[in-house]
Amino acid sequence: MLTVQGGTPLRGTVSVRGAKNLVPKAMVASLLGSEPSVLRNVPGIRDVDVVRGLLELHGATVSSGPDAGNPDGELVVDPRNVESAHVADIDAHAGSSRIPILFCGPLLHRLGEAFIPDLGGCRIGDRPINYHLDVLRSFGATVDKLDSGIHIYTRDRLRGTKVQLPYPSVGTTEQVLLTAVCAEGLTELTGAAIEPEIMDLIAILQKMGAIISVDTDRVIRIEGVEKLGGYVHRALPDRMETGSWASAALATRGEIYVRGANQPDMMTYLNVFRRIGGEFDVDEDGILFRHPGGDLNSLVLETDVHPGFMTDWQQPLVVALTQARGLSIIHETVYENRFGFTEALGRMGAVIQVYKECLGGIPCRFGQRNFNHSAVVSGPAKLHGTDIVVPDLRGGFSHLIAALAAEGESTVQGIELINRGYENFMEKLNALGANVTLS
Ligand SMILES: CC(=O)N[C@H]1[C@@H](OP(=O)(O)OP(=O)(O)OC[C@H]2O[C@@H](n3ccc(=O)[nH]c3=O)[C@H](O)[C@@H]2O)O[C@H](CO)[C@@H](O)[C@@H]1O
Ligand SMILES: C=C(OP(=O)(O)O)C(=O)O
Repeated sequence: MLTVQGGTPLRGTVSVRGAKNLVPKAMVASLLGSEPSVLRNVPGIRDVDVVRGLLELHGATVSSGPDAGNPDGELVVDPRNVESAHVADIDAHAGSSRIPILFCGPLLHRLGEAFIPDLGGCRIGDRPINYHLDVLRSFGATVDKLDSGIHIYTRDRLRGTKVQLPYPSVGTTEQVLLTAVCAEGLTELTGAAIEPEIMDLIAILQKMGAIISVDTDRVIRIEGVEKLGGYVHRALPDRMETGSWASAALATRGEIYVRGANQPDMMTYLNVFRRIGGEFDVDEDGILFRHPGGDLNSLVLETDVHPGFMTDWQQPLVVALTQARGLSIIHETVYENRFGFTEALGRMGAVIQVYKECLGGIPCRFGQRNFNHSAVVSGPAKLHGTDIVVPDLRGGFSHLIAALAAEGESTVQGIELINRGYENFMEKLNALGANVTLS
C-alpha cells in the first residue's frame, strides 16, 4: 500500500523510455526472424516481463534486460530454437496482458499452430477479439475455442488476403502486419490504425526484410516474403507516459521535464495542453511541462484513434481538468467503459457527472447503448485525500496524481497494476518531490 501526503507541486525531471504499446510487439516480431534481434530503449515494465516469459516458454533465448548494468535497455531475442506452440504453463500468463493474441501469426508461420490464453489488459470495456479471429481465418487458419483459451492452426502456408476493418483497431492492424509479412502473396488492409507505435512496428518489420507500404486513407499493403532476418532497433518513446507526467504537472501546479519525450508523437496532446493553459518548451532531449500559475481553462474534448486525442491520455487529463475553471466535456469514443475511475475522484471532492449520451460532435459506436462514456467535469474543485484501490493502469496513475494534488493523506492499494506501464514510478515520484511511502 502507498501512503500519499498531497498538496506539494511535482517539480523535477523524469525520463521516459520505449513505448509500452510498441516494445512487447517488437519482441513478438522477433519470432518471425531467422536470426537474433536487438531491441534498445526497453523499459522495465511488467508487460515486457510477461512477453519475455512467453517467448522463453516457446523456446526463444532472451538476454540482457533493463537493469542497472544495462542503461540502454538492450534486449536480445534469439528465436532459432523456438519449437513449442503448446507450452504446459501458458495459462500462467492468462489475464496478464493483451499481447498473447499477437503471437498467432509468428507461431503459425513457424510451427503451424498457436495456443492463446485468456487475455488481460485494462478492464475499460468488453475488449472483444472478434476482428483478430476473423483476420486469422481469412489468412486460412482454423480457430477452435477451448475452455482454457484458443487453439489456432493451419496445415498449409497462410495466404495473403483482403481485410477491411470495421474500426481502426490497433491490435488487429498489428495482427494483420505480423501475419501478412510471411504469408503467400499480397495482403491489403483497409481501415487500418496508423498510431505511431504501428509505424514503428512497420519500420522494424521492414528492417527484417518485409515489404509494406502505407498508403493514404488508412490502406496498408503487404507483400509476403519467404524469410525474414533479425533487426536492430531503438523503440520510440512512450507518449502515454509522457502525457501522464504532463497532466501530473498541471494537476499539482508543478513543472516536470520529461526527458525522451518526442514532440511529433505528442502534437495532439500538446495542442490540448496549451488550450487548457498549460505551458511547455520543447528541446532536443525532451519537453518541459508547467502549470502557468492562476486558473486553467476548461474545454471540450473527444478521444479518438490517431491522429486524434489518444484514449490513454484521457484519464490523467481528467484529473487536471478538475482544477480548470468552468465546465469541461469529455466524450470517450474508443472504449465504452473508461470513466469508472471518476468515482474515486468524486470521493476526493471532484465534481464529475458521467452520461450515456454522446456529448460531442461525433456520434460514436456507444451512443444509445447504455454505456457511461461521456463526462462533464466542473472545476476548480478542492480535492482532499481518501482511500483508493487502483482500478486499472491509467486510472491508477490518475488516482495517484489526484492524491498528490489533494490536501491531506490518501492511501492507494493495488499499485502493482501501475508497474504494467510506468517504469520505476516510485523512484520518479520521489525525484519529483512527492511525499509517498510504501508499506
Ligand atoms: C497493448 C496496446 O497497444 N494497447 C493499446 C491498444 O489496445 P488494443 O489494441 O486492444 O485496442 P484496439 O485499438 O484494438 O481497440 C479499439 C476498439 O476496437 C474494439 N475492438 C478491437 C478488437 C476486436 O477484435 N474487436 C473490437 O471490437 C475494442 O473493443 C475497442 O473499442 O490500442 C488502444 C487504442 O489506442 C490503446 O488504448 C491501448 O493502450
Ligand atoms: C489500455 C491500455 O493498455 P492495454 O491495452 O495494455 O490494456 C493503456 O495502456 O492505457
